[in-house]
Amino acid sequence: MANLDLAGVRKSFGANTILHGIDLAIEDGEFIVFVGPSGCGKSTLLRAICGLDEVDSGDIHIGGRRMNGVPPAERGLAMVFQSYALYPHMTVRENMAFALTLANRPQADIDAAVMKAAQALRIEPLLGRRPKELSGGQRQRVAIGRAIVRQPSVFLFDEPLSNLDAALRVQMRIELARLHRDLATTMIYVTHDQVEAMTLADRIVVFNGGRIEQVGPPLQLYHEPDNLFVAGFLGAPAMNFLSGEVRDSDGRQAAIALAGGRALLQVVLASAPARGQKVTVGIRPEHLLADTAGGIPATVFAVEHLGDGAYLYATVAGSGEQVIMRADPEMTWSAGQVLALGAVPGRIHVFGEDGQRLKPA
Ligand SMILES: Nc1ncnc2c1ncn2[C@@H]1O[C@H](COP(=O)(O)OP(=O)(O)OP(=O)(O)O)[C@@H](O)[C@H]1O
Repeated sequence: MANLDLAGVRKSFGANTILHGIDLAIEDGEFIVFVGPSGCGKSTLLRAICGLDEVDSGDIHIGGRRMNGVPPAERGLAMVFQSYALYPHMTVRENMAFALTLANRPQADIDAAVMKAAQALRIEPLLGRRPKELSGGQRQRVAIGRAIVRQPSVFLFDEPLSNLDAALRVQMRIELARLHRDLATTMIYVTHDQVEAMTLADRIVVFNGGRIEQVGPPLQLYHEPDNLFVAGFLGAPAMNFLSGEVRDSDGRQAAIALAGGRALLQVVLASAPARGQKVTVGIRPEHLLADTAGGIPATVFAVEHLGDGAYLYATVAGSGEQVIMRADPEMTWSAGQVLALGAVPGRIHVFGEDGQRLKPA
């Protein structure tokens, strides 16, 4: 087990700077999830941590030891890839034992380590099979098992579940959470899956263009995003954004004109912007209300029924902006219906012209 400390980590490929000075401290035993749009540098940072790529500048400390220049095999890490990377000619047992065999560990120790990992992942009956005789989920378990037997101080996962079907992903996600509880080892996990990020992470790191936008516990990021990028990135469907203008402000309380001036929203902020400033108001689909006295008129143009909920797609009068609202599936909704939009109190976000969230009072 080990903590990890990244300080000013920079990495370029040719003229392209991919990582622009990453600072990140990861506690011993934490489950950290990296998210961000495609190409933002998540895998590059993972490869730098495990030593597959050297950084241009900055320091990587693992368990207090500076790892710059240390070969991957000596960093005490184990990486699990999306593509499993199992040896096809070896059995599951041989695949799992490989690193320990290479290290000339006594056979009895190897057998015990393989059996313990196989039991943790419930793959003992598969130990004699070759990878081609396994399902995708079983192969992924073997890849994780191979990482476990090495007893790494940190696990690195690069989208390990993305090749699995939806049901298997859910099962493996729950197993990974259990594994983390049992092993209590530091884990760094890259994913595009919002549910994996929200459910597995102790803290999520949101990347954008080779920089960290925000780090925090999942629900903190969801409910208190620092800026428009994080607000729009986390959550599916995404947060609705409405453009507004401050009509009146006493430095704390502000009246924001929305929907092209058809509606006035009163907010109380720690520091409200001055009259005339442009702002963006953010409201999540599940926090919009359909029938609010004095609400903003919006016309439904599409309805999606999901069984456990419904999504209404509506156009806001005055501005033509489109919003998505999560609605009660027991009620009747139809295209052409006019809503009076409001929001759950305390769930309205206001962002300034620079995209930063304005803290509520
Ligand atoms: N070996 C390399 N040589 C040149 N460019 C590279 C190399 N590896 C990565 N890149 C570039 O670095 C950028 C970041 O890639 P990276 O794989 O880290 O992104 P990512 O956030 O993991 O993306 P994804 O979510 O799609 O996996 C991309 O523009 C990619 O093309």
